[in-house]
Formats: sequence, C-alpha cells, structure tokens
Amino acid sequence: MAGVEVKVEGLTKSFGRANIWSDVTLTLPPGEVSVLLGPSGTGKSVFLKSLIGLLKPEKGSIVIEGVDLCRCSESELYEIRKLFGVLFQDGALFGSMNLFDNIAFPLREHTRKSESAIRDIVMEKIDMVGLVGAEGKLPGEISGGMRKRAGLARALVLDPKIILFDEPDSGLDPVRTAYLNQLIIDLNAMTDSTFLIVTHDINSAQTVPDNIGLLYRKHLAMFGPREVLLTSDEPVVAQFLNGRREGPIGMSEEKDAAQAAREMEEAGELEGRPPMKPQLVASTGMPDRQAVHRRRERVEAMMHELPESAQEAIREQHAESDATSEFARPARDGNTRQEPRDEHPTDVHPRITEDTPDPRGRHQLSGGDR
Ligand SMILES: Nc1ncnc2c1ncn2[C@@H]1O[C@H](COP(=O)(O)OP(=O)(O)OP(=O)(O)O)[C@@H](O)[C@H]1O
Repeated sequence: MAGVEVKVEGLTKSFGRANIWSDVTLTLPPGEVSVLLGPSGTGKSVFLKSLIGLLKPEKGSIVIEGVDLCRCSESELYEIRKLFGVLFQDGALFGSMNLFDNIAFPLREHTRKSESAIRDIVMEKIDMVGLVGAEGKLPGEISGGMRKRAGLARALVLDPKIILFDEPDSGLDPVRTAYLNQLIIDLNAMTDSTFLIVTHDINSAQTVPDNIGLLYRKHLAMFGPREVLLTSDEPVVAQFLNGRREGPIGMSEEKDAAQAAREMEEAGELEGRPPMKPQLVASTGMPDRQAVHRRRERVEAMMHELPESAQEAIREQHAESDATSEFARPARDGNTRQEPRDEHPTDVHPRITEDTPDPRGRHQLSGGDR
C-alpha cells in the first residue's frame, strides 16, 4: 500500500516573538521522495517536528488521512504518529543496547508481538539496511554510517507510511552519503512510503528526490517537482546549487537584501546553475519504484503550471526513460524495470560494492562502512 499524503496549508510557527516561518503550504505526494532545503536556522527541523506533532504551529493545518494535527485530540495525534518513522541526525540509538535491541525497541514498546515475531521483523529490517552480522554490536562500536543505517532500521520496524529523515548525510563522507542515498531510493522502492528528507547536501538534493522545497527568508520559497528548483535561475537557488559564498545566503543567517545585492554586484554575474544530474534509480533486484509512475502522471497533469525550463527538463527526462524502458529486461518477478541511466558517481550499489554478497545475494557486513 502506498504511503499517505501530507497536506500542509498556511502553516506559521513562532517561538514567543520570534517568527520561524509563515504561511507554509505544500503537499507531500503519497509514496514520493521529497527534500526540504534551506540555509541553517531557517526552521527545517522545526518543520519536521511540527509534522509529527511535537511542536504546535499557531496557524494553518497539517492534514493526514483526514485528521488535522494542529487541531486534533491527543488520542488522534497518538494514532497519526504511528504512521511515522523518523531517522534522527545521529540515529538516536540507546548507547547501552546492542543494535538488535535498539531496533526491537519500538516493537516491544508499542506492540504485543511475541519475541519470535519481533526477531523476524528486526532481522528483516536489518537485512533491508545492509547490517546483517552487526546486530550484536553496541552503537559505540560502529561507524556513523552504520549508526544511521541502524536508526533507519529502527524507523522502519512499525512499517511507517511516512518517513522523515533529519539530515541523514550529516557527518558522513561523500562515499558513505552516496551509499545512503542509494539505500534511501531502494527503501522507497521496497516500502512505497512517503519520504521527506531535510538535507544540506547539494548532491543528495540533486539526485535523490522527486520533489524539492526551499525554506528561505521565513517562507517556503518553492516546492514542486525536482526539475523546478534544479532549473531555476533564482539567485538563492544558484548560490545553493553552486555552493558559493556570494549571494543572498549569509554565513549564519540570511543576509539582508541590500548586502546581498552589493555582494552579487561585486562578484559579477553568478555562475550559471550546474547541469541537472539524473535522479537515482532503484538498484537491480529491487521492486519497481511505484512512485516513479505516479509522479509521471501527476507531473504531466500539472505541466502547464510549471516554468518553461522545468517543462523542458521533464520532457527530456521522460523521453530518456521511455527510450531506456524499451530495453528494460523482465525481472524475476515478471515486472520490467529500468537500468541505471549513467555512470554518475553517486549511482552506486551498496549491495554489490560495499558489502560482500552472500550466496543468497543478500547483504553481508564487510569493512566497507566501518
Ligand atoms: N524549542 C525551541 N524554542 C525556541 N526556539 C527554537 C526551538 N527550536 C528551534 N528554535 C529556533 O528555531 C530556529 C530554527 O531552528 P531549526 O533547528 O529548525 O533550523 P534548521 O533549519 O533545521 O537549521 P540547521 O540546518 O542548522 O539544522 C532557530 O533559530 C532555533 O534556535
């Protein structure tokens, strides 16, 4: 079953007199992967916390399965929270418990399942994130990348319909980030849940999501199909995508408009935006990612509302994927699936390169992620 839609309308959050953001409106399409970008301190984590009802925005609504989280009762909120899995920045594991017990924790707390049923579920999720063999280790004995995977396995045990990732790539080197990005796409193919990822990593933002949003100057500057942001000529987007110092975003907070304009004049024209990178596809052996098909229909229906540059990029991408799918080979399950489209460095397959596959073709832990 596909993930659920999250409909946010006119959301405003302040702490005392400090407004964090106002009038945020967006819809996370069911089962698709969305990324939320924004300079530090723009309230991305506050947004994630609002989605799970840990913070209460003072205006607007967050509607999930017909329930408005901003107005519902405690018991309704409790039920809605069961739809969520969250990957916190550091994995948020208990240091004194081994990975198995950490991952089993939500099942022992929130269900009445037997220990043998719990074992089956935990081992299935451990397998999904490529940690088979590490279940007896303590969080302090493994790398940051492995802790993230363990946190992800724990986020998956209650079969969430919505998964929130708070900077999954923080503290990881580019190679580990690339593995994690591929894992995220593969997990989306396996679960068909709705994903929202907060990240600062430009490469992740360019290659992982179906949709991208940008929080900027206390507002949601844009949210839509990835091609809209990735082909945008807005200075703030160009600065973000090029990782440049010159532009509207300052060191600790957004610069005032006059300072940004002065700097950009001094720096001359901003470099054009970088060429669009292809989106990651699910690894060979994964189920067909259903979100790809739903998104294609959805985006084609909204084409006329999109900027010309985004339309062009979408048409190109659809033509390319049609050409590729002519050569798609039938999979063992009878479905057809696309082959990866290019040799982009992030298009790596952890199942093959990071871990040594065992005879059943499953993950085995190797030194790759230590
Ligand atoms: N519980 C709270 N009480 C008061 N202020 C808060 C609270 N939580 C967050 N803030 C403030 O809200 C602002 C946004 O914080 P948040 O952590 O959401 O930003 P962010 O965009 O996730 O930043 P980063 O990218 O650096 O992680 C910050 O100024 C922070 O100090």
